[in-house]
Amino acid sequence: MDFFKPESVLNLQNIRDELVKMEDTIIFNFIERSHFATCSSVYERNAPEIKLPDFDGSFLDWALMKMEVVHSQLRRFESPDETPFFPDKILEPIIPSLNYPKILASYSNEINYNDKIKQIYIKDIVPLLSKRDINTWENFGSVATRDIEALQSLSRRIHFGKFVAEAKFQNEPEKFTKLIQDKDVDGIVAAITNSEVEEKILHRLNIKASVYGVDPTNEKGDRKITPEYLVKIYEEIVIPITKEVEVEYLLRRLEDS
Ligand SMILES: C=C(O[C@@H]1C=C(C(=O)O)C=C[C@H]1O)C(=O)O
Repeated sequence: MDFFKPESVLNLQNIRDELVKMEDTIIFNFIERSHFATCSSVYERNAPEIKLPDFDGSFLDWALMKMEVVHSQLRRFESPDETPFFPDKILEPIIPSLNYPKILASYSNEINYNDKIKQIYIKDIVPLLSKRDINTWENFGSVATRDIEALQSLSRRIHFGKFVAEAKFQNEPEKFTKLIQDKDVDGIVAAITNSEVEEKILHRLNIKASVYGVDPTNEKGDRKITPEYLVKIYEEIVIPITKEVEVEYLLRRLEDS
């Protein structure tokens, strides 16, 4: 997939292959997070034990915002597949623009599910990854950096739904135009859903978690990640939100004729 070649990006098989690669990144980011306790203070707004300079929010929000500001100056958010958690805070790159060709509809940057992703990650995913529900103040920095990696990989995967939606629209423009004109949300959901692909993803994730999460020399067979939890995260969170992105993108698609 080459973002300078739109036809390579809007090839549905290329997109699916890219989503498969992202599974490995997400799994290993989850494994890295699993080494630490839940550390709820990292997510607490203005936690008393963490003094943040001129910032009203959590330690994670502060760290993520600061990281995004630097990454934006390195041109990260020029890339069509990157979506910031703090779009109002990012800066212009300090290196020349790459002027990527237009691939998605003009409104695509307005589709941003990162607040929802972050809330669900904190509330539902961290408790499934972490083995100890306590605060270990010496790990706050490590926890925040692991969370940033995990959130950025989840965000990229979920917002890839925009490329999926554009590819499906271009493959069947008449079908989707009718559904969009009729505001037939259920029809759009049915049209974008491929249960066979979803089942293959969940089956593969179960196997990957069983292999990646185990040290073959560990005689006790300790697992770094619980396969059932990884499947649950994808089945109940990642895939449904990806489809929400697809539907929201498609409902507005006729704005960009
Ligand atoms: C991503 C696609 O669209 C939908 C979402 C999927 C997902 O999030 O994994 C998988 C299949 C589809 O139901 C696709 O068709 O590949």
